[in-house]
Amino acid sequence: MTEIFELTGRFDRRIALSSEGLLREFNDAGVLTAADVHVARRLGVLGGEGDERVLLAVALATRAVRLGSVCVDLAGVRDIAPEAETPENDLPWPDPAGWAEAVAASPLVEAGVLRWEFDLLYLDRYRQQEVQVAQDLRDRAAEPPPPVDDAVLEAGVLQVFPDDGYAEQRAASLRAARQWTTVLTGGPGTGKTTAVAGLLALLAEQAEHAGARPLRIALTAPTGKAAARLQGAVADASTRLPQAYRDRLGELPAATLHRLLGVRPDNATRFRHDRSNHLPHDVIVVDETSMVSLTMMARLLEAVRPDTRLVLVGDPDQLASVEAGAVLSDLVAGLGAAPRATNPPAGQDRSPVAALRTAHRYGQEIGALADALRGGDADAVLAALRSGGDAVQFLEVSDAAEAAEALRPHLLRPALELRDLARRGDSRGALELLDRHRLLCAHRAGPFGVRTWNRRVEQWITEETGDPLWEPMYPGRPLLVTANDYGLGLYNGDTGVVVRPSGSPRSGPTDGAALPGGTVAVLAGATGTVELATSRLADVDTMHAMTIHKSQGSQADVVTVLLPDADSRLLTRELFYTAVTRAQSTVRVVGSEDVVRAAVERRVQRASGLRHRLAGPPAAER
Ligand SMILES: Nc1ncnc2c1ncn2[C@@H]1O[C@H](COP(=O)(O)OP(=O)(O)OP(=O)(O)O)[C@@H](O)[C@H]1O
Repeated sequence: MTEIFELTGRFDRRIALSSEGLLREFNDAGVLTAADVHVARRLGVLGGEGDERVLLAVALATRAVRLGSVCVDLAGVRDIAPEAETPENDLPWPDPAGWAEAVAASPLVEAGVLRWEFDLLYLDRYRQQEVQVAQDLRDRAAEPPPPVDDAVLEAGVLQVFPDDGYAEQRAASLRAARQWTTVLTGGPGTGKTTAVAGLLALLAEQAEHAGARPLRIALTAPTGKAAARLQGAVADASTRLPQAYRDRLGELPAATLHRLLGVRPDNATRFRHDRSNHLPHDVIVVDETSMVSLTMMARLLEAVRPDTRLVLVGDPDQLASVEAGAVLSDLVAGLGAAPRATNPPAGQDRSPVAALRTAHRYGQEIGALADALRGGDADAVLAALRSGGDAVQFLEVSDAAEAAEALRPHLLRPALELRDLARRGDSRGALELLDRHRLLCAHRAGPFGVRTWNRRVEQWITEETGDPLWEPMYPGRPLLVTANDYGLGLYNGDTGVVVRPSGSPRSGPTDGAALPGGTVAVLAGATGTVELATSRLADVDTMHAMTIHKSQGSQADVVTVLLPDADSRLLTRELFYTAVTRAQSTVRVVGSEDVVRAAVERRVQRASGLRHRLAGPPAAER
C-alpha cells in the first residue's frame, strides 16, 4: 500500500465530496482517504469538536493505523507526505506548536475518544492496547522468578549444548529458564530454534526433576506457514539433543496464534482464551514475533497465565506486522532500556532480552549482505552484492524491460520444471520444487509488481510450450492462499500447486497440448499436505511471484528479489532485509545501484508509544 495516492478525476471514490477546508485539501492531495475524512467528521460532530486542525489530526490518526502505526506524531507527520508537497500543491500544515495545543485541549481528548500522550495522538482503542501490553509485561516481570533447580539446570545446559560454539545459546536458555518472559532475538540462521529446542529440553528436565507432570508446551506463530516451519525446525533441532532430552520432549505440534487462542465465529477480534479463560500451557513459544500486531500481542498476553513461561522469538530488523504496531522492535528497545535491579545476583541479569548474534546457517556472503543492510551501510551493501560469489548475485538493470530480459531464464526454468512435475502427477516433487525458488516483489501492481510478473511468466510458458494456459487451474500453477479457511484447514500464506492427480489417465508427460479439466490442488498446510478439488479453492493467487510482505515467515533455497523504482514508497531497508533473508542458499538481487542506495537509506517509520511505556515508570491507569 503506498502512502499517497493520485486521484483519477473529480469523481474518484476516494474523494469525500461533501468535505471542505483542511480535510478536503489533504484528501485532494491523496494524503487522506474518504474513510479517514468521514471518521474525523463523524467524531467531530459526536464530540462537539469544530476546530479543523483537530479534525485533520483525527483523520491522520485514522490514516496512521491504516498504514501500520498505532498513533500519529504530529510534529513529524509532515515528513510522511513529502511527495504530496509540490509547488502547485503546497499543503497547509498547521503550525506544530499551536496544533498540538489545540489537540491536547480538544473535547475529544477530554471525552477519552482520543488520547494525547508522549506528544502522540492515539485513537483510544490502540492506546488501551499499548497500556495493557506494557502492564501485562510489567506484571509478569514483578512475579517472583520461576522455581529452578540451579544445579540440574547448569549441568543440563552443558549436555544440551556441549560444544563451546553454542555459548550464546547456553546463555540465552539459562536466562529464559530463570524468568517468565524472554524476548529471544537474532537474525536468520543465528540458532534461535536450536536455542528454543534446548530450552524446552531443559525445562522438561526441570519438571521431571521436580516430580511434576510433563510440561504442556505450545509452539505458535502468526501464520500457518511460519507455524509449520517452526514445528519442522524444532523437530529437526531436537534430533541433535542427547537421547534422554529428546525423549522428554516427544513430538511438538505448532499452531497459528489464531488457532492457539481459539477463533470465535461470533467475534473477529476476540478469542476463546482471554483473561478469564487462560491458556493451559506451562511454556508458550511464539516464533516470528516481528509479524505480531499490537492487537494480537494484547490478546495473547491477556490469555497467558502469570506462571506460564513465554518466549517471544524473532528478528527485530525485519518488516513489522501488516497490521498496526511494531511490537518486537518496541519490546527490544523498551525492555532493553527498562529500569531493573541494580545488583542482580551473579549470572542472573534479569533483562528479558536475549540476543543471538552469530550466524550459523549462511555462508559468509548472504550473512555479510544481511549485516551490511542491518547496519544501513549502502557502500557495504553494494560491495556485498558485487562480491562475485555464487550465493549473492546482483543483476544490474535499469528498468523493468531489462529486468525481464535478465530474469527470463532464471524464472522460466523452475516454472517449466514445476509444470512438468505437475503434469506427471508428482505432487511431492512439485511441492518440494515450490520451496526451492521464490521471486519476490515489493508491489502487487505496476511494472515491478506481482501481477505483472505472474502474467509475464505465464506468457513465457506459453511461448515456450505452445500451451495457451486457458484453464485458470492449469497444471503447474503455483498457488498462494490469501485468506484463512478453517473448514479446509488452509491459512493465509499457505502455498501449493495445481497437479494432475497421479494415476489419472491424462497424467504423464505430454507434448505440450492443453489438457482440459481433472486437476487437483495440493497445498502444504500447517498440519500437512492437503489435496483438494480446485473448485473448492476460493481465495488463492498465482505465485510465480509473491510480495515481500507475504513472504515473511517463509524461506526458499534460491530467492530472486526484484527491486522496484527508487522512488517507490514501499522500498525500505526493512523490506530489502526481509527479502534478502528469505534465501537459504542463494539470493539474486535485480535492480540498479541507485535503487539499492534508496532502499538502504529509507526506513520504515511506525509511530508507537510502547517503547516509552516499557522503559518508563508504570502507567497510572489500565
Ligand atoms: N551454535 C551453533 N553452532 C553451529 N551450528 C549451529 C549452531 N546453532 C545452530 N546451528 C545450525 O545453524 C542452522 C540454523 O539454526 P536454527 O534453525 O536454530 O536458526 P534460526 O535462528 O532459528 O534460523 P531461522 O530463523 O533463519 O529459521 C541449523 O542448521 C543449526 O543446526
